[in-house]
Amino acid sequence: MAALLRNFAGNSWIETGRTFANVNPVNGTKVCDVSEADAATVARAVAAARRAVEGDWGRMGDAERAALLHKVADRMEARFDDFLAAEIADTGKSHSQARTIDIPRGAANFRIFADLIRAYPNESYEMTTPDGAGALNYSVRRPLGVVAVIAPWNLPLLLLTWKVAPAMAAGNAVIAKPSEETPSTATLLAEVMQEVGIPAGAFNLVHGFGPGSAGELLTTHPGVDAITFTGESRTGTAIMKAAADRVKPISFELGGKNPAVIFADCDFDATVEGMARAVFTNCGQVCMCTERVYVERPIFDRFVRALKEKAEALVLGRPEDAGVDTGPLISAGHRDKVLSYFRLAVEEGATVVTGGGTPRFGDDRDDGFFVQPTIWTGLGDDARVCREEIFGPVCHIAPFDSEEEAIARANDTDYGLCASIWTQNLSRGHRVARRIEAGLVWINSWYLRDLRTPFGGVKLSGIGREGGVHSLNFYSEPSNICIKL
Ligand SMILES: NC(=O)c1ccc[n+]([C@@H]2O[C@H](COP(=O)([O-])OP(=O)(O)OC[C@H]3O[C@@H](n4cnc5c(N)ncnc54)[C@H](O)[C@@H]3O)[C@@H](O)[C@H]2O)c1
Ligand SMILES: O=C/C=C/C=C(\O)C(=O)O
Repeated sequence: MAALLRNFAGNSWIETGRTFANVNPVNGTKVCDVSEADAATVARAVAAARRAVEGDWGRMGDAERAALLHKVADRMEARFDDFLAAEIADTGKSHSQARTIDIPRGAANFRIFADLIRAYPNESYEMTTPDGAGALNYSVRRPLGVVAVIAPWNLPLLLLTWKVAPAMAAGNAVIAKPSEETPSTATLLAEVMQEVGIPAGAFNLVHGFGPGSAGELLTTHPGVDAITFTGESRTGTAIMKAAADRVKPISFELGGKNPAVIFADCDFDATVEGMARAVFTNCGQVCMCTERVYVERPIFDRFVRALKEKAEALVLGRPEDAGVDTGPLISAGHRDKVLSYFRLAVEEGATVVTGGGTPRFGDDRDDGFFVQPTIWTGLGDDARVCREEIFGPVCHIAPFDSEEEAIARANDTDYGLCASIWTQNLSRGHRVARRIEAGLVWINSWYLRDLRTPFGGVKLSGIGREGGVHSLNFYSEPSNICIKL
């Protein structure tokens, strides 16, 4: 990776006077410096994006745009190892996860929306009129214009491209702002855009923080037509306020406090395996990770013992080391937040089944941001650690006695992103899933993704749905044309 990551606007690479450090969470060392976008750089990106919408990019037909987006995916695949190294350096996530999930999904996101835009239908309605001649209504779709894409650090390339790809497929020009914690793969993506000949200004990149920096400069800029954001619910509130003045369209994928409901008739071993993934994948830093586990009482003790064994068998370490399951948390700040919840759980009276602290390696990893996989039992549903999103490798497990009770407790939350239900009785699985207040419910699995399906949350977990045609619906707007015949 370059020693300094720069901003990208209108096909120019821009360095400002200010930089910030990109830190490797494995050992706290500096990966590189990053040029922080200032107001002039954001304005330059917005102007370039506007020119693209009104110019070559905006005039391009769907087929040509789709072909270019396939080239983006091809080039990402050709530079797979660069993307892999960059994502790992920024996040410390395991090689095996980045290789099988993060980087392939980056390319896949471009392919699916390139294909979908070519098959995206318009509506048409014939109507009768008093004179008997009738009228014909049909809709045409237009892009929103200049779209700001603001992304988090947990699945950096996957979540940025999940929005950039459909926005561009629908003909918008994009200004992407990756998280300040994970600027590298977004910068590679800008290089790829340039390498495959995406017209100037169709993709722009600004680096920086949220408040008082690139994030806020972008969301408050009057030239930005729409904002799509993934991140914390609190940040969603701030962005919604920024968007309110000009009633800009927003699409939000926010936090979660996701439940799992495990019935005594589940396939026990598969459930334990699935829950180990659901709780500990990416060190618990996936918005869909499970932090509340409800287990039917007859198998409660056995389940707690089995998940404890799984947690204690997880290998923490460097991304490139063979057999490593889990890397560190993203930053010292986030580690401190997660550790504060570890302390709070004890103050609230939790039984610590396993973990609850930081591991010791005896080498440079002790300067990194690792925490132990952690399981608690013994708390009521009103404990703060059972209500607030922690975003670490941790869950609380509670017993339940009836289906009604499990549904009520699963729904007793301010969030509503996802849930999983584990039972071999599929009628019950469906019956319970139907009543869970969440945008996504998995039965006997977790994070199994078909990119055509609606994706998003209810309550504090978000606004709107993306995925497949839902993304294209957000990133374009229909105009109805009515012809009196
Ligand atoms: N629902 C989902 O699909 C989904 C997916 C991934 C992560 N998340 C959530 O994201 C959170 C973790 O990510 P994070 O810590 O990077 O989130 P965050 O909200 O702190 O930051 C996300 C992005 O917003 C920017 N930002 C922060 N404040 C801003 C402001 N006032 N104006 C404009 N931009 C601003 C940041 O710089 C970053 O790029 C968790 O809550 C997690 O649940 C949700
Ligand atoms: O951390 C949140 C993960 C979100 C995942 C997706 O948006 C996806 O798989 O498309």
